[in-house]
Amino acid sequence: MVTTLSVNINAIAMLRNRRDLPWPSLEHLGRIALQAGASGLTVHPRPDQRHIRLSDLPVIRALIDDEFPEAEFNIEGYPSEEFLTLCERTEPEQVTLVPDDPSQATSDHGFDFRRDGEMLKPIVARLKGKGMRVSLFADGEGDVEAVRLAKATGADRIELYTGPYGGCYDNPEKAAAIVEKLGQTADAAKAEGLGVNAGHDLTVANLPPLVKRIPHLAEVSIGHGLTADALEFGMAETVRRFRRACGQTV
Ligand SMILES: CC(=O)[C@@H](O)[C@H](O)COP(=O)(O)O
Ligand SMILES: NCC(=O)COP(=O)(O)O
Repeated sequence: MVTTLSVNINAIAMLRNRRDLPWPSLEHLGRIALQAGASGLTVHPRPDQRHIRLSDLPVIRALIDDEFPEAEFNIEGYPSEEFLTLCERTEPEQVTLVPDDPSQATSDHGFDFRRDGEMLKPIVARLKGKGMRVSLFADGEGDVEAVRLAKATGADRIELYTGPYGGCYDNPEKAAAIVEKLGQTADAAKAEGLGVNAGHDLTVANLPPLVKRIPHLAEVSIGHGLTADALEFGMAETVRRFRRACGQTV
C-alpha cells in the first residue's frame, strides 16, 4: 500500500495570525503542496481559533473542489456539536475525531475507547451518514481490546498518535520500541478491518522506520515538522522529501 501524505496547515495559519495580514496564505501554500503531490490537506480548528479560523474552511474546500478534485480534505477536532455542524457544512472527505480538551496546547493522547466508545457510536454514524470517512485518534500502545472497541464504534480508520515516537528523535532504542508498539496496534487494526492513519511530530527522519513496520499505513498527516522543513527547503521540495520518506516514488 502507498502511504499518502496529508499536509497539515495549522502551523502556517499560526504564522499568518501573528499579524493582521493575509500571508503566508493557506490557499497559496496548500496549492503548492497539492501540486507537489500531497494527497490532501489537514486542518485542526481549535475552539479559540488560534491557528485555523472558521473563515479558512470554505477557502480550502473551494481550492480542493475547484483545482484538486481527487484530493482529500481532512478536518480534525473534538466532536462537540459545533464541530459536527462545521463538518456537515464543509463536507470534508475525512473527519478525524480527537479527545482534546479546549485548553490543550496540542493533541497528546488518543481516545479511551472503554470510556468513550458508546459516546462515539452515534457521532460516527452521523458523520458517515453524510458521506464522510471517520478516523479516530488512538494511542499506539498495542492495546488490542481498545482497537476492537474502536472498530465497534463503526469508524473506518484509527489514527495512531505518534507524539511519543516523535519525541524520541535523540533516542533510537526507545524510538524502535515505540515503533514496535505502534506496529502491533496497527496490526490489530488491520485484523479488525480498520484502516490505519498516523500523525503527530512525524518528520523526514522518523517516517521511514514507521512505514517499514506498518506497510498498510494508509495516510500520514504532518504539520509542525513539515512546516519547519519547508522553511529550509520550500514547500514543494519539502512535500517531495516527505513523500519519499513515505516510500512514494517521486
Ligand atoms: C490530531 C493531532 O495529532 C494534532 O497533531 C493536531 O492536528 C495538531 O494540532 P495543533 O496544530 O493544534 O498542535
Ligand atoms: N494528525 C496529526 C497532524 O495533522 C499533524 O500533527 P503535527 O505534524 O503538527 O504534529
